[in-house]
Order: sequence, then C-alpha cells, then structure tokens
Amino acid sequence: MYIGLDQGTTSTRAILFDENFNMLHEARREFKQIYPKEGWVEHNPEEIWQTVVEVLEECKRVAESKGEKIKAIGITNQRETIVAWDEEEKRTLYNAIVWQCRRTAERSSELRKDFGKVIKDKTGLVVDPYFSATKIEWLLNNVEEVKRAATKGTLRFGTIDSYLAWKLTGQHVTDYSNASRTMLFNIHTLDWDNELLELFGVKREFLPKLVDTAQYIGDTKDGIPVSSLVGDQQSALFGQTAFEKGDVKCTLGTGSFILMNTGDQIINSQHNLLSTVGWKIGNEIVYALEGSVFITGTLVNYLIRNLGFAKDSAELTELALQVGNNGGIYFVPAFTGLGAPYWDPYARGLIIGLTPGTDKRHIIYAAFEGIAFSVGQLVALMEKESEIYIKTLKVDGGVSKNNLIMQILSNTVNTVVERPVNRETTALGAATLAAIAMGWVDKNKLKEIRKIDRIFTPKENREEEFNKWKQAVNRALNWES
Ligand SMILES: O=P(O)(O)OC[C@H](O)CO
Repeated sequence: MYIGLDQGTTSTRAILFDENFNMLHEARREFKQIYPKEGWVEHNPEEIWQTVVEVLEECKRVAESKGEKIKAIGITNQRETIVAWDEEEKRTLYNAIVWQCRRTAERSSELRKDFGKVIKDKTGLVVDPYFSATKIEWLLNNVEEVKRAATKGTLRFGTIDSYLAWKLTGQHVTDYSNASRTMLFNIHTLDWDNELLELFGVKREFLPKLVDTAQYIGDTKDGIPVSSLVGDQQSALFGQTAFEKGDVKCTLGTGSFILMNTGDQIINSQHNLLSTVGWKIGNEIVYALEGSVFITGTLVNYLIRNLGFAKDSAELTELALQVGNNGGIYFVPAFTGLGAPYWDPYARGLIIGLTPGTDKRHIIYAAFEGIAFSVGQLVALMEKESEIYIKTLKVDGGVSKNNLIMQILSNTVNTVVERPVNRETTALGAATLAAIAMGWVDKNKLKEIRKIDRIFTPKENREEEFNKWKQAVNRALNWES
C-alpha cells in the first residue's frame, strides 16, 4: 500500500492506495488560516506538522487493520509557501508565509520594473508576491530570530515539501518541481541561481539540496520510505498520466490550475503564462506551461454562502439549467485580482449586463460561464504559444464534478473534456511517483489503470459569449488602484 500525502492550503490529507492505486481511505485535517494583517496569510508550521502526524497515523491504522504495510509515502504540497527553521535547535522561526500572502507586493512591483525580464528568463516566472523569493527576503530582513540563525549558520528555508521531508527523515531537500516555484531556481541550469541568490540576499546553504521528483529520501522513524516530493499541480499532471508533450490537465479546486506538458522544451510565454518544472526523474526532465485562475470553487461557494442563491452546488446547477443561458449577463470572478495573462492584483469582480429581466438564475449561469471562460482563455493561450493542438483537456478537482460547468468548458475550448474516475489526482500523482522511485511500478501500468468517468464533447459554439466576456474582463481591470 502507498500513501499520497497532500499538504494543501486549507487541509492536510493522506490517501491510502492499494497496489493498483485504488483509493482505500482518506484521512483529513483542517488547520488555522492566520491573517495577521490585510492581505497577509500565514500558517503555523507546527500545526501543519501535527495534522501530518495525525493523517499518517490514521492511514497506517487502516492499513494495519487490513494486515498490510505502507510501502512508501509520496509528499505533495501547496507550493511557494515558505518555512524558516533552525537546524540545530530543531524548531521553526516564524509562521509559514503562504503563497497567497501579499506582504511583498510593493517589493515585487519594484523588482518587476528592474529585473522582470532577467527573472522571467532564468526562472520562467512573472515577478509576483506569489513566489517564495520575496517572502524569504522579507523573513531575512524582518525577523530577528531568522537573522540570528543566519549569523549562526543554522538557518534553513524550505517549501512545505522540504519542511515535511526534514521533519519525517531529517534531510534538508526539495525536488525540482517545488524549487522551480521559488524564483531562486534557474530552470535552464537546473540549479539555484547565484545571481538571484545575491539579489535576494540568500546564501546557498540556507536552501535545500535538490533531489529528483521520484527519489528515495529517507525513512520515517517507523521505517517507511519517503520517496517522492512534488508540487501539487505538477503532481496532478502526473496523476492524470499527462506524460506526453501536449497533454493538458486542469485542476478545478478553490482556484484552477492549468498545466501543459511541454516535454523538454521551455516555452518563453509572450502572454505571461509561467514555465515551470513538471518533474525530473533521472535523465527525464519535463517542463510545463502553467496558467492559474485564482477563483473557481470560491465562486460557487460565494453564490451559495454570500449571495444565498441555493443551498448547494446541485441546486445552483438546477437553477442554471432552468434558464439554460446567461440572459446577457457576464461574470468576471476577479475577487482577488487576476492571474495570467493579466497579473493584475487590482482587478475586482464584476457582474455586467443587468436588465430588469435578469434573475438570479442568469447570474448563476453567468458565474458558471465565468469559471469556464477563465479556464478557456488560458487553454487557448497555451495552444497558441506552444503551437500544440490540444486534443483533450483532463480535468480533476472538486468543481470538475459539476457536469454543466464541464459541458460549458468543453463548448468554450472546443475540445474534449475528460474526467477520470479518480479525481484525487494530486495525491495519486505523489503516491505513484513514490512507487516509481522504488521501482515497483512504471508509467505504462499507470496508464492502464486510469479509468475515465465521463467525456464531454463540444455541443455548441460559445465564441460570441466568450468574446463578450473578455470585454467584461477589460472593464474589471485596475479597479482598486
Ligand atoms: O493547496 P492548493 O490546492 O490550493 O494549491 C495551491 C498551489 O499549489 C499554489 O501554487
């Protein structure tokens, strides 16, 4: 049996898989979101660690009750979030600064002006507080304990995979997919970049050693090998068996993350999509083109909780189906700014086209379209930039359960949308990578065991509505400044 440990932004989950990667059990714990100031987001790393201990214990108990043992653990994680700890004193020095945290927004704008191009060339990333480098810089400049540990030579930084690997095995390591989200890692040389280290005042010894995405790292204290570290979106790409160049997956969770496997080719996006490492396994390096939409599931919850339009997502869908069109309404879900291709932190949500005939069902339909159009826009850009025709869009995540949104998505991208039976592709990716590292499974076997739940094929042309929605986006930009 294998465990895919998925340390996400709002919860920690461990999923127990059997030898054929069927899901046997899910253990889940939520933890506190800490908002010390407007726009700041932190997690308590010790609390995260406690949730990890609990979910692993729970899965172990289930395995034992079946007379089985855990053969390996793969760790996948919320990316970019950074933890600082003291190697000697074996304790963390500050809360984890979460990927969503905007405390370094000003510094990022400054950097973007002077170093935007060089950083993008080296790292594949657009300068934004989202990534780890400015968070590390902030910790080095603002936290006394961090400064002291730096002087002592015992300071260590790591993304969540790295922190958990250290807690579980004592090793200070990270994999290439996670490293590529720090903005300190050069995706061409596949190493920490000296010039960037200097720019952010980071010494190489503060950072983890780089390991392959599928590689044995060490044993936990009860003798279970930890043999994969992988960023959660890259893990989902792997879990969807998107092994070939041109394969694309979209995880529709709180937000949406769309990744295209671009093989060994780094695409220098002209539209601010990101280039990132998908995985490195031995000599195989796979890059990915990535676009993210910040608001997806959040919008569905917003319709339910904030606007009180329905009691759950099934009822929302029923209401949307009653009208079957947007009634001229366009919904731009830019609640917290917009990611690619705009990268506009000042954009805000917009509902436009209201008339006396509008009722809530049109707004729901328009919101569903807003989700599909946001994803569709990035899929279209990826196709253009990679010059690869996308045959199938593989979807997963909570919102992919919604058939209406998936059908609108298929119409929008004019492509087949394919949903697997196992939508837990993130944990699955990590578990399968862990098994690959130990030589117990190969990619072919994984392709064989992947089952498709449903395929959505394009039914109607949505180009007109899609274009109109893009006009609405232009009106939502730069609202807060
Ligand atoms: O924890 P999730 O699933 O919201 O994913 C967060 C992403 O890794 C951020 O880049």
